[in-house]
Parts: sequence; C-alpha cells; structure tokens
Amino acid sequence: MKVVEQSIVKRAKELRNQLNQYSYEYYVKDDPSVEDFVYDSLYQELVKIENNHPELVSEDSPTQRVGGRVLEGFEKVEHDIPLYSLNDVFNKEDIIAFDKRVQKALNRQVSYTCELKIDGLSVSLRYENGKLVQGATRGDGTVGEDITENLRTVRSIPLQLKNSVSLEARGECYMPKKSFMRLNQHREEEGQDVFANPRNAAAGSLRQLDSKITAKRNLSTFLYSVADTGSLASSTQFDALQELADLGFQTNQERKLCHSIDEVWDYIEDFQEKRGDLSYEIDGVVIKVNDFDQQEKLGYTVKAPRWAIAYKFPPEEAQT
Ligand SMILES: NC(=O)c1cc2c(N)ncc(C(N)=O)c2s1
Repeated sequence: MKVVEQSIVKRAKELRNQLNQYSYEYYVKDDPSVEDFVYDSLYQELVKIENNHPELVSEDSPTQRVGGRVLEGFEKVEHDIPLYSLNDVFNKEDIIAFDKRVQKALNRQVSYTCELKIDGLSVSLRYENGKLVQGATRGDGTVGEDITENLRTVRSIPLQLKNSVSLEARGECYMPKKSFMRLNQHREEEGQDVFANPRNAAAGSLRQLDSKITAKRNLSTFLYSVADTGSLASSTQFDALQELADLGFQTNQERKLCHSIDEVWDYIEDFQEKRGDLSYEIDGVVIKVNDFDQQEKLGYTVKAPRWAIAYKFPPEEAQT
C-alpha cells in the first residue's frame, strides 16, 4: 500500500506544480505554453487523485482556488503597517512643485518611478514561507476586511510564490474592461442592476460572501509594493517591481524609471493619450521617488508619503 501511496503522492505534487505553472503563464504572463485541453485533462487527473486521497489536498492546489463555504460576514484585519494614501495633483505646476520640494529636502536631483494608477480596489496579500495565508481589503488603511477566500479565486494571484519568502504584497485588484462589459450585458439580460464602472464591479465582486460568485468575475491584479521594503532584496521601487514579478506576481509593464520631472511629465501626457487603448481602467499616474533610502529620508505626513504623488487624469468623457 505504501509503494502505491508514494507514486500517487509524487504524481499529485507534479500535477500541482505543473498546473500552477500553466496558470501563471496564462493569467500572469498572458503567454500560455499549452492548449486549454491539456490543462483541463491534468486538472481532472488531480481532482480524481484528491477525491480518492483527500489527505493529499494541499492549500496551494489549483483545485482549492474556489472555496465551498459561504461566509456569514468578513472578519476585520488590522494592517501591522498601514496602507498609506496618496496626495493628488491635477496639473503640471503641482508636479514641478512636488519635484522642487523633494530636491530641496534631499539636496539633490532624484529619479522617479512612474506607474499607472489602476482604477480598482487596493488589497494586501500576506504570504508565509511562500504560501498565501491572508488577503484583505485596504479598508481605512489601518483596518480592512479579510477576503482571503475571494482573493484566492483570482487566477493571477499566486497561491504559492516562486521562493518561500514571507512578505505582505500590496496592489490593486481590478476588472478588465471586456469583463466589465460582458458582466453588465449579462446582468441587463437578467434584469439586474448594472455596475456603474469596473471599479465598482471589482469591489462588488470582492465583497461577495460566496467565493463561487467571485470566481466567475474574471478579476485580475497588479501588485506594486510590499508593506516592509526590508522584506525585499531590492533597494529601489523600480527593482522591487521586477522582484515582485520574479516571485510570480503580476506587475504592470507600463512602469518607467524617469531621471527628470520632464520625463515624468512626458510619461503622464503619453498615458493620458493612451489610456483608452488599455484593457483596464486607470485614473492617473503614481510618481514615486525611486530610491528606498531617499523615501525613508522624506518620510510621511499624517496621511500620505512625502515621496510619492498621484497625478489624476480629468474624468474620461463618457463612452457613447
Ligand atoms: N493609494 C495608494 O497608495 C495607491 C493606489 C494605487 C493604484 N490605484 N494603482 C497603482 C498604484 C501604484 N502603482 O503604486 C497605487 S499606489
């Protein structure tokens, strides 16, 4: 009996790793290496093994993405390190003023990492030894809600990182524009209320007490920071984004390291132009001092970092 067990244990582990790799290629890299039917047949093989040997089910198994139980409510989660908010600016003068304040405080020129401001819901993902242990909403920055079951259904969120590190990643969970249109079309056909925008649709999908509903909403994520930068090897924001990608997270590829505020402004104008062509909604650009030591020197005001700013685009004209 033991011998049969060993080969089955080995096969189940192989299937888990292979399926998680295929899922990563499909949902994170958007570059699948196999056809769907290959994934589906391996998935069915794993389901059969797990049904015959429930003791082999592990929390990082792709079969465990959609939970069975419906929650009564969401537990509160206290964020050990608060999720800060950003000061918003709306014009070039304020961007230049931000740069001048930063240069004055640091007495030197600095580089900035520019990232798209995703119009979704801020979430935090806690991993212990590489395994996803908790997912929570931002809430008021200090206290959020435990939506682990729902975030586990988001296919681009890794259940197991590529290294067994312990960290808390932070990012945005969003609904792609196409999924939003499809969902509203379906709701209209069913005589249900439609969502006003993808952000509301993502928020509504993540607040479902039944994660089987969340699982059908085709949500995705872009991770952009960690609670404690000390948990990464990188010493700059730009390198940290690559380190998060190497761990298996989806990061936004439109990021740019800018060496002057003029370059920052070019990036802003560029994406104000291109925002309509993106497959997800953005409401601006986040500009961050790139070097972590310089971020630490600049510190925070009561509610926001002095080393980052959010440039907000004017609202998009309603799509006719
Ligand atoms: N409130 C916040 O601190 C942020 C909010 C967002 C957002 N909605 N999208 C992208 C970023 C980013 N790349 O840093 C941030 S940071």
